[in-house]
Amino acid sequence: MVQSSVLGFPRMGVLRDLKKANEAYWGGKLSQSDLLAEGKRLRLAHWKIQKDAGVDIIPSNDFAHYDHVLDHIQLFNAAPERYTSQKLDPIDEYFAMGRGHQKGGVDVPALEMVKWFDSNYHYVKPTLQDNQTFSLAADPKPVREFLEAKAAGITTRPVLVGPVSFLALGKADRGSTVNPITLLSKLIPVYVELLKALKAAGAESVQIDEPILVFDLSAEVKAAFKPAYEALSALGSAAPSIVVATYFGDIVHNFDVLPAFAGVKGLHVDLVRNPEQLEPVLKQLGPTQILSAGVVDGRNIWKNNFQKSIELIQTAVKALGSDRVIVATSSSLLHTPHTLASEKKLPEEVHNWFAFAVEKTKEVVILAKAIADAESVRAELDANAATMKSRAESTRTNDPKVKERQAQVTPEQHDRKSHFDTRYAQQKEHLKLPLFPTTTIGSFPQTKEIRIQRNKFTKGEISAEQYDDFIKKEIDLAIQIQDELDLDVYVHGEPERNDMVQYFGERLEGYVFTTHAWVQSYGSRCVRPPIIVGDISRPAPMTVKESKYAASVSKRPMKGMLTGPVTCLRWSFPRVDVHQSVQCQQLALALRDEVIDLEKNGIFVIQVDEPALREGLPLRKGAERDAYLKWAVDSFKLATAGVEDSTQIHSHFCYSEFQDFFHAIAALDADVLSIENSKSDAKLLKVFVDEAYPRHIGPGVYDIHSPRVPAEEEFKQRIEEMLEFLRPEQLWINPDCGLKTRNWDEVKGALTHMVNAAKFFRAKYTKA
Ligand SMILES: Nc1nc2c(c(=O)[nH]1)N[C@@H](CNc1ccc(C(=O)N[C@@H](CCC(=O)N[C@@H](CCC(=O)N[C@@H](CCC(=O)O)C(=O)O)C(=O)O)C(=O)O)cc1)CN2
Ligand code: MET
Ligand SMILES: [Zn+2]
Repeated sequence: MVQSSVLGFPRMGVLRDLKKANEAYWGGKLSQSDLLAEGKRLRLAHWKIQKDAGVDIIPSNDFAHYDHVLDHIQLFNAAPERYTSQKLDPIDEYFAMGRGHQKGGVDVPALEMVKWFDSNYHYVKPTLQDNQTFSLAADPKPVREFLEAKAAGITTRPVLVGPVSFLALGKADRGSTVNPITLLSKLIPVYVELLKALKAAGAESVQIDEPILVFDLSAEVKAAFKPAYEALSALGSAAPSIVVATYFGDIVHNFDVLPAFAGVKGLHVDLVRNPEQLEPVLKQLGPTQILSAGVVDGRNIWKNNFQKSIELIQTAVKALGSDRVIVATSSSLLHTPHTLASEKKLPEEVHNWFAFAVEKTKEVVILAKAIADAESVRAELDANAATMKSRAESTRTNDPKVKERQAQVTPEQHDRKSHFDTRYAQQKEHLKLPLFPTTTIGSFPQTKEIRIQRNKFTKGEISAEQYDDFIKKEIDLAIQIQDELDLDVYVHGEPERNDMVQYFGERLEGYVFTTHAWVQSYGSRCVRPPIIVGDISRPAPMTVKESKYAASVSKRPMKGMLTGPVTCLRWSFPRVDVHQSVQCQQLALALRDEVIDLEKNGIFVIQVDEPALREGLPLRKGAERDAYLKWAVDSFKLATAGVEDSTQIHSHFCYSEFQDFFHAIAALDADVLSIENSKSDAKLLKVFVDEAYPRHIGPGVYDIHSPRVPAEEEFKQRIEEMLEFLRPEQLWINPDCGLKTRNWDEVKGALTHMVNAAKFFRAKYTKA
């Protein structure tokens, strides 16, 4: 019989319970035992949902209080000494690595956090030493949680991050030069011990995730799979059987690695992303190995197309027989919101198109039943077919006016009127900025008060007029503070925005948005991605009111603030019925109108943020990546090129790895770029010299993720370092990113020092 399986379940709970518990604990408002009890309650609730749905293979150890990779750092006793030497309770040491710790005389920064593949989830990077050792933590979490489920009468399949991925996703600590993969032989004995302990606890099977198999791998990393999996398979009946899971791409280009898995029970592949890998993968499996077919999308919220999935599963069943096929989610459901049942405000037609995590667990069960006996789920299959038809034919989906406009887009619309030199001459004249202009990235603190007022407005407890007045007062405050700080280019502070993507989604046709559909982005921070259901257009200006008001009360140039088309696309749930390039161009056209409207209303500096441009880059080199770069860059240019030469276009990127991506950023032709840089070596800026980058740049001068206020001297040093690579007339002075997660004291302190440092260099270079 075909079995059903879920690779991982979201952790936050129906009402972001985990976020609230974690934050209460960090704020000293919840005890440690209550925090741990809340984690336990959530795990049980999530197992029960899956059990009640009839899922055959339910995951455990997919839960994490902060991040699952961080869990493994602690599980392998691989926390750097600067944390272990603090002798904190395990959970406090864990949070110290995740978010830093500044309490009771302890002051350690967090470990580095980076994007999880091409998603908007962030994981904590294993940070390894030259003399790194590994051992199994006492009371290992995977065993503990397996037993916890067992005690509740639920048999689970523990999930582990695999040894090769764990190392390959890590890095050498500062001061070390170790190549992480060379540590494999030290790590494998710990996996051996862990697998034995899981077996002793009663686990019959484990899921070991090796998602790096979807990347282009170095020979060294590829070679690591064989010793690793031979050692683990050699345990035979002393260990649970192993299913190796891959997701977010295909593994065909890494087939030469597959002999390493000869001794494992089976393989999981993502057939949502890459259905074409099914046939070649089937040919590679050994005579008794099973295939876990990932057909229910773990990255999006659309109802599964049962007909398509059944075709795929039947192909597998024909080749392997039904006992060797598992119907599964494509990846963990971590990237989907908890349940559609919480959404009371979606139009009925649209509500019926979606499946969130809870609903997806039911989908894998129905699919498994459909293969065994279609008649047993006839009603579900018919309802699904009707839904697919309704969506394809919906007027919500297709807007002929949008299509017509797209057909009329010309190549010329992608280019500014003149070359940068001409533009800059006019901007200089028009904006009259000093040398080393200072600015910020857009948002100012989203205070508790702002969130409370917005919540009241959303619930109808205050009127639109009252809310508008409140927002105006917040803008007034932001401007007054920027006056005091003596910044050169102002921002309005984004107090009216819940999130930089959700806000635009709520103002565009073609989108729907949710009330409870939160998805974890990192730690306790969540986002509520808006959902693209149809062709996108802009019914009315989206930001003009706030920017115009801000400009009217400001004595310096006001920078308009928009989220770029690629970031709007990437941080939404996109449609699956048309190519992303088409959706992105629709967003670009809507933003183009907004940019032009801002200019018409007296906003002559406009920043279009594209922090997700890099994240969208296909994971492997090749044609798909080239095509992405073309349409992504074109979308940005289409959005921004409609203005006069004298209007200055800025863009912002917050990730440090811009070197491999330099050409795309340069191709945007933005007049000014602000890039996150404060945590990286200023040497990275060398690429701007090597490539003779002609336009202006503001590499972030301080880390906004930390509450720390750097001294004026630190700013000066940082700027001095930047001047080794950038021309003085090219350099802007700004923070790494927006300041929404900080408080006003921190912001005022840091920006005072930043402005003073800029003034120091201004004086120095003006005299010279
Ligand atoms: N979409 C997106 N992705 C991104 C980023 C980003 O800014 N946006 N930044 C990078 C890092 N990721 C981040 C993700 C989330 C947050 C963040 O601050 N999220 C907030 C929620 C922001 C939000 O949507 N706020 C809403 C809802 C606020 C809220 O919780 N309201 C309460 C009620 C009010 C109260 O009592 O506080 C409720 O609904 O229950 C608003 O302000 O309106 C959080 O988790 O706390 C920050 C960075 C990369 N990816
Ligand atoms: N303008 C946005 C802000 O300042 C850019 C954030 S990039 C994640 O918050
Ligand atoms: Zn940013």
